[in-house]
Amino acid sequence: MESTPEKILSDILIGVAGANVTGSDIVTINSIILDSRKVLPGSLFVALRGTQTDGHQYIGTATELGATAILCEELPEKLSDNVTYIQVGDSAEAMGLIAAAFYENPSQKLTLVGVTGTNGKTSVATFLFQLFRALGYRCGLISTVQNQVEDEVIPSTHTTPDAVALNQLLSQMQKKNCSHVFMEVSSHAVAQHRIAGLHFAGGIFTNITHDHLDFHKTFDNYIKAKKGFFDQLPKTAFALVNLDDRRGAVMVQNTKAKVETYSLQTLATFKGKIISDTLAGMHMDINMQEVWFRVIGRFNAYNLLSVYGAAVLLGEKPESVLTELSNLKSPPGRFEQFHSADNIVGIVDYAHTPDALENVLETINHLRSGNENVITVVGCGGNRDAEKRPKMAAIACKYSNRVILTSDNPRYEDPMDILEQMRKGVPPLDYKKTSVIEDRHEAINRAFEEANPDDIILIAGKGHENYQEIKGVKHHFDDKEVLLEAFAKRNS
Ligand SMILES: CC(=O)N[C@H]1[C@@H](OP(=O)(O)OP(=O)(O)OC[C@H]2O[C@@H](n3ccc(=O)[nH]c3=O)[C@H](O)[C@@H]2O)O[C@H](CO)[C@@H](O)[C@@H]1O[C@H](C)C(=O)N[C@@H](C)C(=O)N[C@H](CCC(=O)O)C(=O)O
Ligand SMILES: Nc1ncnc2c1ncn2[C@@H]1O[C@H](COP(=O)(O)OP(=O)(O)OP(=O)(O)O)[C@@H](O)[C@H]1O
Ligand SMILES: N[C@H](CCC[C@H](N)C(=O)O)C(=O)O
Ligand SMILES: [Mg+2]
Repeated sequence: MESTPEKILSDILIGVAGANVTGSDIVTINSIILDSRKVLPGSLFVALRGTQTDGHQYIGTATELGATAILCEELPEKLSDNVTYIQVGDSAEAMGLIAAAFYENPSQKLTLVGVTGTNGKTSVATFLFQLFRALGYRCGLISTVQNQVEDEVIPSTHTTPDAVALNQLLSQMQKKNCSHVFMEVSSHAVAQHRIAGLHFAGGIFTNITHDHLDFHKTFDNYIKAKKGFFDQLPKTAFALVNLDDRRGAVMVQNTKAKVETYSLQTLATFKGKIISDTLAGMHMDINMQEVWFRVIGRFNAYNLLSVYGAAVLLGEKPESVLTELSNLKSPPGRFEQFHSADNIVGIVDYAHTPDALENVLETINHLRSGNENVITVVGCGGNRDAEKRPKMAAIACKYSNRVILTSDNPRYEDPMDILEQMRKGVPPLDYKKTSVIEDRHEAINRAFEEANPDDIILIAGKGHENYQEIKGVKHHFDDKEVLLEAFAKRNS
């Protein structure tokens, strides 16, 4: 366990402009806490305006539990003696700066690269982590699947943790002598200033398509959030953008960082071309060098190209980068392939947006040799962007011979309501090939019962997840496990 750091309040407030301090700033702070229920004596409690409630309501509780200081946008009516109040314009932004200072700015002592975009963040960050380890560096990873300090796995709760957890993780990585850290930067993280105060050596943009409009409300706001990451990069950093995405140029419109580009279609700093792509591997040309990859699919050609670009921009030799890259495997639940004894191909993939599903199904259709059927099992998560539901069902129908709509993580919604919304996207001509089976276990089994040798079954949406979240409880569920069970049944 890490020893608890302690800091004098005035020392961690240095970077926060315009803070109005009531009370002494020469007090000791032993932790920064965002949830009043977790406050301990000596904490600095941060009152954040959230999506469900307003942290300002809990300032009284935090004080009763012994908070030494309160960071807030609005002072409570009654101030307590012996508590210091720091009033700022934006608590979340100030918290980022304070959290970085509390952990002694670990990001400044590391080479930190952030990856943003609707799809591909986990893939790119994980490839970079694997690549740099293979090149001999000690590395850290912050991602949806898991966080990692070299071999040590730290379970992740978010794609990008809150500013306090994030700086604590970075500090742990720096203390364990990591030189490089690769992290995902979600749009929520930018909008909520989880990355405020971090020093990045580089930023990568993968792509932007439809997602998270439940949170950002409009596509414009969503674009702005992603762009916010590039706006905050320093002059010393690189900003590596996908030129084939319509919004690539917008992302770096106002960045101070050095803009570099990658593309499969046009001239760019890092230019790639797919020579061949089969279930066995992908053959590409990257900046006039031919290379074989174990990882397949056009979307992965983009991921690999951005990883190559970032590594070269970080000063690595192109030849060594390509050699190591060619050996990498996909991260868990990203186009993971399994073959049954009677040659059914099962693919578990985390496609949970219309664009990702389309990419994956296009890849599958491109790889199939002709007569085999493609059977897709897919659902949509509850309490998330509802607009993607009919779209994902329509895409599943467009590219599959058979579609089984099922439940994903219903969270607090009724799974049958979600399925009804998905069903609205099924074109009437495709009704016959589509079934709705709410129970995901049963849905996957049905796909295998119906499959013939050589058929391809795609199980989409949950990838690496080993749970199904229903009304706040995570029940064990693993697509891969169910798939392997179904294979075993066929073989017995
Ligand atoms: C929508 C969203 O981003 N929510 C995050 C947000 O919570 P919130 O704004 O809803 O918080 P709230 O419940 O309204 O509470 C407001 C404040 O009051 C505090 N509070 C609340 C109750 C109380 O008794 N005392 C108290 O102090 C809360 O701790 C909070 O600070 O701030 C919380 C603390 O940092 C996060 O845990 C929470 O993530 C939730 C669990 C979540 O599901 N987030 C997802 C959508 C998310 O962030 N996803 C992205 C990836 C998306 C992608 O690219 O695919 C991610 O980076 O993981
Ligand atoms: N570059 C890409 N472009 C489009 N789709 C992609 C790309 N890379 C991966 N995908 C698809 O998107 C899915 C999710 O990939 P990945 O986990 O890397 O994305 P992510 O951005 O980390 O997602 P999240 O927002 O959940 O963190 C994959 O399983 C695959 O279907
Ligand atoms: N980071 C994404 C993951 C979605 C995964 C999917 N299985 C779902 O539950 O919707 C989110 O939180 O929206
Ligand atoms: Mg991710």
